[in-house]
Amino acid sequence: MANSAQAQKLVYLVTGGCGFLGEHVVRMLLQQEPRLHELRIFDLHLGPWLEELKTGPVQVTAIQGDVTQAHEVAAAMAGAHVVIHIAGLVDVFGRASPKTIHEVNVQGTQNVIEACVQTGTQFLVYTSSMEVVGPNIKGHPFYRGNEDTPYEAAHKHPYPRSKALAERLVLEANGRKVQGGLSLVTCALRPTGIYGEGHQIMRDFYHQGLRLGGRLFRAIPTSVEHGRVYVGNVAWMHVLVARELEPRAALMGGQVYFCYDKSPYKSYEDFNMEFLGPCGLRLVGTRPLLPYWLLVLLATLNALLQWLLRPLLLYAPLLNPYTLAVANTTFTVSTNKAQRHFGYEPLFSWEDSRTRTIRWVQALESSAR
Ligand SMILES: NC(=O)c1ccc[n+]([C@@H]2O[C@H](COP(=O)([O-])OP(=O)(O)OC[C@H]3O[C@@H](n4cnc5c(N)ncnc54)[C@H](O)[C@@H]3O)[C@@H](O)[C@H]2O)c1
Ligand SMILES: C[C@@H](CO)CCC[C@@H](C)[C@H]1CC[C@H]2[C@@H]3[C@H](O)C=C4C[C@@H](O)CC[C@]4(C)[C@H]3CC[C@]12C
Repeated sequence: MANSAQAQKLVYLVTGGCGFLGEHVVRMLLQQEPRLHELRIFDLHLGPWLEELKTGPVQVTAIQGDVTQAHEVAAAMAGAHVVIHIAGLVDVFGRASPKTIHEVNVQGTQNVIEACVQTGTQFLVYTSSMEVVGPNIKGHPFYRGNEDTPYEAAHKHPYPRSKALAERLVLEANGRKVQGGLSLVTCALRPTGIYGEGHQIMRDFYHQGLRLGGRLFRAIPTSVEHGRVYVGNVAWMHVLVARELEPRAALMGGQVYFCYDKSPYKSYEDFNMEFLGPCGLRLVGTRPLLPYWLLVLLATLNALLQWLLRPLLLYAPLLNPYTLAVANTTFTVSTNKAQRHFGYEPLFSWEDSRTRTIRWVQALESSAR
């Protein structure tokens, strides 16, 4: 992005651009980045909705590819100014093997870094996760913490372990010389639990509620706070970081930022009810209906069944010892680092985020009929 003629004609590459967050980032870039000339969307599975984007003023290039294949990543990146690396295997349910999770999340990220170096792409934004910090399996609360809050991050599960390793690779790559002699500038964004239009787990809870006659049953105490952030604000943070990495390289290079907005602090289930409630579901119980020890037993049983059935079929329910521990441990963020470093303010208020998400759930309802 060295000279001013080029500066008005930027080429961005978004990996994982067809996923839940990726689609929002792609659409946000097209709306909010006037200097964009070409937007490359690299994903294992391309969405049909990409077609509608191809008629606009920005050249939209869809690239079906796999981040674990170094040559595919390098070919997609050639000539790009900025890469937003979102692609990842998000699996806390035991659907994929630990080896596959590592290959996609860690090796895939290493391939992205090497491709930057090889092709001279100077700016890399990585979508990390709150899970690189916690919650840890000891159940230590992280209450309104920030990027500097000390916390015992002990990663046993393949997903958080892979995100932590990948984040470290990205941060360590900051300052590496890329083709042409300039220095790579990297940073990592750590969303808490993202919600909004397209959120698969919200869809799962909604359908589960419908199957149970419009009811969901409380399993988590109301006192356990779980950090959530609206997908539109996470996307906006990506767009801003990608834009500001060049002018603020010295400040932002090698930094991590939690993604935050004005979403209220609540338990995972109470928060979901902000959307599912207006769509006709009810959360039964003011306290968990089952004692915690019984939930632990059920979660362990699910893990055992998954292991026993693996040769025959994939059994991957929402409840397992890891998801239970995450849902049952307070993990909330309170920080203004993104505001201080690159002027971030949420683009969507809580009311907007809520309304948009409710409308999306309502649309699921009508399409289910
Ligand atoms: N959903 C959340 O709550 C959340 C929270 C924090 C961080 N994140 C991170 O955000 C990123 C996106 O998450 P998401 O919820 O949108 O997930 P998602 O599964 O909807 O999107 C991931 C995308 O990556 C693509 N992908 C997977 N493997 C690939 C490969 N080998 N090569 C190329 N593309 C590949 C998928 O096809 C998909 O389109 C992930 O890196 C995840 O770790 C998500
Ligand atoms: C015990 C159940 C009773 O209703 C509730 C289980 C809920 C869990 C399935 C989810 C609770 C917390 C979620 C995770 C969290 O929001 C943050 C995440 C980080 C991100 O990088 C990937 C997704 C996730 C791990 C998310 C997954 C689902 C939960 C464990």
